[in-house]
Amino acid sequence: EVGVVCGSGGRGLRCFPALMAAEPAGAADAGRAPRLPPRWLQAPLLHTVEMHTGGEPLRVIPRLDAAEAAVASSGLSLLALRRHVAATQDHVRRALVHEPRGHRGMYGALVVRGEAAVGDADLAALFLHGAGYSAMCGHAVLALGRFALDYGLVAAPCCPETTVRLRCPCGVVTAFVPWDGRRSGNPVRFHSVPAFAAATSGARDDVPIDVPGHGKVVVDIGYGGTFYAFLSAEQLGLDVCSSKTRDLVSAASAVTEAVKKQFPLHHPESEDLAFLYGTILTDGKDAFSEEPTTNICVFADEQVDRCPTGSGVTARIALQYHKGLIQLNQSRTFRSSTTGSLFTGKAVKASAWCWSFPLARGLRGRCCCCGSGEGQKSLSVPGWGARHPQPSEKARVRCISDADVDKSTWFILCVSGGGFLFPSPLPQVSVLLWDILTLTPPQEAKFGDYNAVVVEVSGEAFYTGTATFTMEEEDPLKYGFFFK
Ligand SMILES: O=C(O)[C@H]1NCC[C@@H]1O
Repeated sequence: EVGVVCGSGGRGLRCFPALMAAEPAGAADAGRAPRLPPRWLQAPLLHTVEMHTGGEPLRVIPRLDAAEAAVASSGLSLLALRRHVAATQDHVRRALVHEPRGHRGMYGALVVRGEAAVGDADLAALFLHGAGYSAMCGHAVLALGRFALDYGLVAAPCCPETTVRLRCPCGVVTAFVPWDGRRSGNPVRFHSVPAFAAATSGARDDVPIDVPGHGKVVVDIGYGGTFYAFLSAEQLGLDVCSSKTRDLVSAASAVTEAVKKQFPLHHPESEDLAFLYGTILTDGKDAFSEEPTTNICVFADEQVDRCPTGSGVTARIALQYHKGLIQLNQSRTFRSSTTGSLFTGKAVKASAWCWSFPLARGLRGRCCCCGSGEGQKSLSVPGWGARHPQPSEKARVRCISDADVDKSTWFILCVSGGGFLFPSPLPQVSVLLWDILTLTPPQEAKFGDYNAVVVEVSGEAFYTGTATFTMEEEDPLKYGFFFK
């Protein structure tokens, strides 16, 4: 029922249980490599690549037949696939993330192939944790950037750095990975989906939260591919550097529960993304400094991140930028209080933009012209003619993710009842519109009602090995157990 998966030598290799039983892995050098034990032949044989980023584990599942089949037959989007895998393949997550094969801090990434899921990215991935499936995971993106190169998922890698586009449930994230022609290296950087402040303390829209057992606290809520609540540990009578992890975890979890009840979240693109993933307790050092700021992220069901949390750094940078505490391209260093590992983060640019105009008569819906938000040049677009849209014709301006931008190859420009349909590289369209509308390239852009920025996060990811897992039919715990 579970596809047999195997990543090997740069390409996915399908291994069949019966074959594996006849010739177990390691048979060639049986003196040195352990043979697979006798097992239930119908059991899935699960091959993984083991990595960590700043101490946070990543168990990479290079392929899963059932997920690929669902993508191939139904053309599911990644968010839809996430729901499908949760409903039909959850035993794979439990088997690999929970004990005895995993542990309370285990994290996984399921690499998904197939045109519908991957689109024009290099790979797609679902993120797995102890309690379910996330929308974004920065530490996994840093590790998967390396994995994609070393396992041959990028068609034409270039030296000294290769751009790897990863489709995540929250959208496409771009990783920049050192590549020497033979193997990937560190540090890896990634550019997030648009990140924004959903609520900030110290502003008129202060969010006071009543946390049972702790009283009233004030939180920031930020989005970095997923939502987090942020507050200084001090507000809970704790110190993020010296308090016991168990105390930090229970306080952070109480905040998560309280915020979930008291602050409804909204995501401009999908309600599937409107959930609070966890709470990040900080040392309160949000004002710019060359010194690292320390935090601990408690996410999902009381799971503790060992690294500084890539998506959390993304959200925290967006909050700091939004509050005017840091400037564009000003780097901050973030330290995990659990391992001392470091990530850096900075706001690098405005998000992509999209100008939408009412469609011409006879066409339905809206049309939009999208751009990346960088630079201004004069360009001519065939068929544009002399009729340019006036700023007053702008129906709405919203920020969209790179994913949306890159999906469209055709753009319809509609002006005062007329329209042009042409294929065009996006930056050209956006530049042209800037010229026409005399808009200044923004440093932040609207994403729904939010001002958003693109954040760059940098960190180091390493391989720790590979593993092959199996199970016995009569094992009552064959699909793992969640240790509470
Ligand atoms: O780095 C991150 O974004 C993740 N690490 C575990 C929890 C988050 O998904």
